[in-house]
Amino acid sequence: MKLQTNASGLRGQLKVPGDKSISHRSIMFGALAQGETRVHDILRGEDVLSTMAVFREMGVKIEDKGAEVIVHGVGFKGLSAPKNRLDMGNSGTSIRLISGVLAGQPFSAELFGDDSLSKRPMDRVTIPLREMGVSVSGETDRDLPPLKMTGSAHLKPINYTLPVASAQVKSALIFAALQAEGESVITEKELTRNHTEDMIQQFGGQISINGKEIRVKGGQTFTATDITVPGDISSAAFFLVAGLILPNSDITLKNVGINETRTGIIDVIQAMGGNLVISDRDELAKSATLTVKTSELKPTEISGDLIPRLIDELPVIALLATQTNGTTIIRDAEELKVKETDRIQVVADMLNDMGAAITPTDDGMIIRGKSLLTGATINTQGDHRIGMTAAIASLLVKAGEVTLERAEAIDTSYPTFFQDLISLVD
Ligand SMILES: O=C(O)C1=C[C@@H](OP(=O)(O)O)[C@@H](O)[C@H](O)C1
Ligand SMILES: C=C(OP(=O)(O)O)C(=O)O
Repeated sequence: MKLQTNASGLRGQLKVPGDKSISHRSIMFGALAQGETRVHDILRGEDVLSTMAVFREMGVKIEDKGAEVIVHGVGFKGLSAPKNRLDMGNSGTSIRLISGVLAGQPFSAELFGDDSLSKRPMDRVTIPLREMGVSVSGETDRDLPPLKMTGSAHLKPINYTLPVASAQVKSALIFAALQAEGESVITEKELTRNHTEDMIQQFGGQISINGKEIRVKGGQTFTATDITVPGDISSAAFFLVAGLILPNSDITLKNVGINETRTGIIDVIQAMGGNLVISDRDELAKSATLTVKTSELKPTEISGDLIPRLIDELPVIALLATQTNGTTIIRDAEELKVKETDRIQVVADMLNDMGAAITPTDDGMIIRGKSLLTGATINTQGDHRIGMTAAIASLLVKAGEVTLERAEAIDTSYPTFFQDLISLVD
């Protein structure tokens, strides 16, 4: 498709779709609880639809009523053995978290996904799950999907320090620990998104958190509840960046999730001197309204414990950095290499093809500012965040056309992205 170039500015208000991480987990906890869970404002992106399809395949009734999705919970003991292979689509969150759920189930299953997912390492979950007594194997020494696994009705608790900063691995181990015979201790490398921990409490379960150390007892039961999913800050990120770097812009994003484990992009915008106002804070729902306006931006360094708090936003933050008045450095972000694509290389190549000056490094990028962007042909390579970053970058292009190939990848996390973007064009 041809992307819009040379926009005179973006103005107006928007409510971005529901948070992807919370949407996945609301289906999972809803299925594992007793009773009916009603989920409002769920994201209907393809990744979440994959999670819904997988739980339906294991006998869970999930009704989409439009205004709400109703999950008829069956409890940890009520899942049934799937008749077909479990299709995780493009979703790392689905395959890793559901591996943890299946760890304690007394049946066998095969978990597979698309070409991109089939290249992503699953050894980060299979190694600790084997320690707990799960029988699981994948392809190559990194346990790439498809994964064949047989859970254990007598899972051993685990005491495990994560070698990578990953909410997916942490969450998989929490789901397994909830089914183990005793208490598990899981220690994080860095603090990562804590939606799983929050949701255990919302569904009436218990978890003890002390800094990076998490303790979970097995044999718990959950009670159904109502969940309202806040807007996804990872989706809002595209419009935050657009509003800051395009001339004559003023964008207000309502009801954005601002859980502190996800707000690294706000810290970066503030460090760059961007004009960002946070209002209507709802402490209970962990949401707020975010307003951005065209800004003069200065460079910053993005590294250390900030990285997990903005990991999915780094492609569009790289674009933001191309418009500052200096050199921005991103370090400690080697996890970007094992996302839907190698996001260090693919982001650098894409933006450099459009005239940016980015040097990819082993664990990040060096990004020189004040780049004038020009036309190019970009291929998402099946990565939604590459496609949306390209669409925002193209708005800055004065000369030439931008063509986006495999744009349908964007449906993974934001099926209404282009409608929302058009609604803000002056
Ligand atoms: O737990 C989650 O919902 C997610 C965790 C992150 O992955 P990692 O755990 O691999 O860092 C993130 O990139 C992904 O989009 C969603
Ligand atoms: C990395 C992502 O998702 P997942 O790991 O669930 O595929 C993402 O949404 O950017």
